[in-house]
Amino acid sequence: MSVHEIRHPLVQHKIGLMRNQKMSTRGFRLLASEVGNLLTYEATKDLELEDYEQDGWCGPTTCQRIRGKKITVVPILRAGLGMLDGVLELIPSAKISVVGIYRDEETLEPVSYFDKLASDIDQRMSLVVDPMLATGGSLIATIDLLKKNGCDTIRALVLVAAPEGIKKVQEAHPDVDIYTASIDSHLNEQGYIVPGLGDAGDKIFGTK
Ligand SMILES: O=P(O)(O)OC[C@H]1O[C@H](OP(=O)(O)OP(=O)(O)O)[C@H](O)[C@@H]1O
Ligand SMILES: O=c1cc[nH]c(=O)[nH]1
Ligand SMILES: [Mg+2]
Repeated sequence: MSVHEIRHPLVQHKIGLMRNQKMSTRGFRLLASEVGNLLTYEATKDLELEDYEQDGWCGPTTCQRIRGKKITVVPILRAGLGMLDGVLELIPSAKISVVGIYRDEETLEPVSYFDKLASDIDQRMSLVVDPMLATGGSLIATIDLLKKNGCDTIRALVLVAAPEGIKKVQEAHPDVDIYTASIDSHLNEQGYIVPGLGDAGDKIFGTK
């Protein structure tokens, strides 16, 4: 597995804005979608292409299109929904496989409460989206579910990742690549990423 920290200036600028404690709900939501969009661009840059012929304005023209597996986007509820629009802007015909997981505040263990996966998920590449990779529990539980349903090509897009969570995901699922805007310093005693973004779900939904 490899971890890709996207150091592109637009990504770094936007993630910096998201860290401002005074950022509005509207602004945070917009930025989560925009960084999701830029991470999608990076995470799809090695997709295979094939040549095909079509009639262009001056006659037959050789063009290229994406070949191979189609994509399903997998937002982890709730906060993953904040990245979804940005991802779909680039992959508008992707199917969406929704996974509902929250992290128990005391134990930090993932609690699953919903899932509705694309029926042909075993034929697709999954792009899992969630702003935060903290202990890694939620992402590991999601990947476990996807693999149980036959999906064998999985990439994860997270806005911010903690080194502790990356290590756990790497150990559990060495075949899964992670794309992130920032590998942050560490987790605090409550399992929050430092410096992080705070509670991404609450910021996106305006619930605090
Ligand atoms: O890596 P972990 O330690 O599992 O933590 C990360 C998870 O925590 C947050 O979700 P949360 O439980 O706050 O749910 P929400 O999106 O509904 O707010 C976040 O969006 C991740 O899903
Ligand atoms: O820092 C963190 C960790 C888990 N969930 C969040 O929303 N933020
Ligand atoms: Mg939350």
